[in-house]
Amino acid sequence: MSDPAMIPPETAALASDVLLSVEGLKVHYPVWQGWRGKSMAVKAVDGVDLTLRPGECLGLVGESGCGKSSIAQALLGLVPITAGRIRLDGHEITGPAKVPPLQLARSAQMVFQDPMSSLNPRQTIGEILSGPLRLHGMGSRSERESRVAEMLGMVGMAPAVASRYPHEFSGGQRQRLCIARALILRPKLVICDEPVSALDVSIRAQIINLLLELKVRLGIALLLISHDLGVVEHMSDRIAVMYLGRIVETGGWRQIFTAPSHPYTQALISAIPDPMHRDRVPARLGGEIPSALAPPPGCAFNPRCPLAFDRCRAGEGPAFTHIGPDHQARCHLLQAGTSHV
Ligand SMILES: Nc1ncnc2c1ncn2[C@@H]1O[C@H](COP(=O)(O)OP(=O)(O)OP(=O)(O)O)[C@@H](O)[C@H]1O
Repeated sequence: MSDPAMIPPETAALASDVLLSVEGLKVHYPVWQGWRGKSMAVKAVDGVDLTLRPGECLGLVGESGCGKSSIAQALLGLVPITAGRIRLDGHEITGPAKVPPLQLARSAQMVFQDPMSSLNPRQTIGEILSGPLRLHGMGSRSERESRVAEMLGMVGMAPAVASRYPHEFSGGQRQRLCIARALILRPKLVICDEPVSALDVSIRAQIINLLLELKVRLGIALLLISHDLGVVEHMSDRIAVMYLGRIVETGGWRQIFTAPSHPYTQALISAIPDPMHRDRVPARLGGEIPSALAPPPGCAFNPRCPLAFDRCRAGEGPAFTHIGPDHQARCHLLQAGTSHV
């Protein structure tokens, strides 16, 4: 079921300003367990609502296995969705009226974590970048060449690199080329899945700044998936915090980083090393994220939450509570009006 609380009134009023809307998304992977071949489902994404406005960067954070990549793959039509509705740029991505994959590729593209394995080693950079243009029947040969040269310039590479091969470039340069390939069709949404985590620390800032510059210059929206909260803080306008297949808190970056409301978000934020507050004691996040095969009843975070009480351990789990404009979290303590921040 979609949670209407996730789309705040101010967003609903600006419905035409919404580039991406995700309602009640579920991605369950069937798996077979045991000697009897019992069928079960990994509930990787279990009822997620999200909105993304044109030109905005939404950071999607959460521990490994919470379902971030499954959302990204569902948005690109790469995994079958179990339930829910996705609309991108006025087109349905789910259901019988969904747009064909080729058309979807013009609206949404992805930048992957590993630039080493994302580029075909047998093709020249020119062939790699012009491939999507050819596939979509766009422009004459010379128009495609000039689009490739223009795109290379935008990512800080010389047009002459078009005749070279991927192995001739460093990791950072390859990620620039991957970004150029993702942008060559001028999509409105680019999903960046850990775009800098495979790169040397020294060049991460360059790639982050390049993405931010292109976001502004081309007006693209970014869905940024990252474990690195420093990267998320630097790049995101809004942040969605995910835990075991669900969004537990969304808000502007300032709200999330300075006044997190969910105990899970508080634990994540307090674990960021802060040289200004060396004496700060990070909130302890004990244990590991539970299995998505058998999520705990009630609030999925309750087995690790230092503030959990009886109500947190039963039922469907808390609905969203509005904390402020465009800021909401799922926690019974907020519903009870108890301040724990
Ligand atoms: N094809 C699949 N079949 C079965 N289970 C899967 C499949 N893909 C992912 N999962 C499971 O779904 C859950 C969510 O995985 P997902 O990769 O979406 O999480 P994530 O937050 O992106 O993790 P990471 O940050 O490590 O990439 C995990 O429990 C994972 O093991």
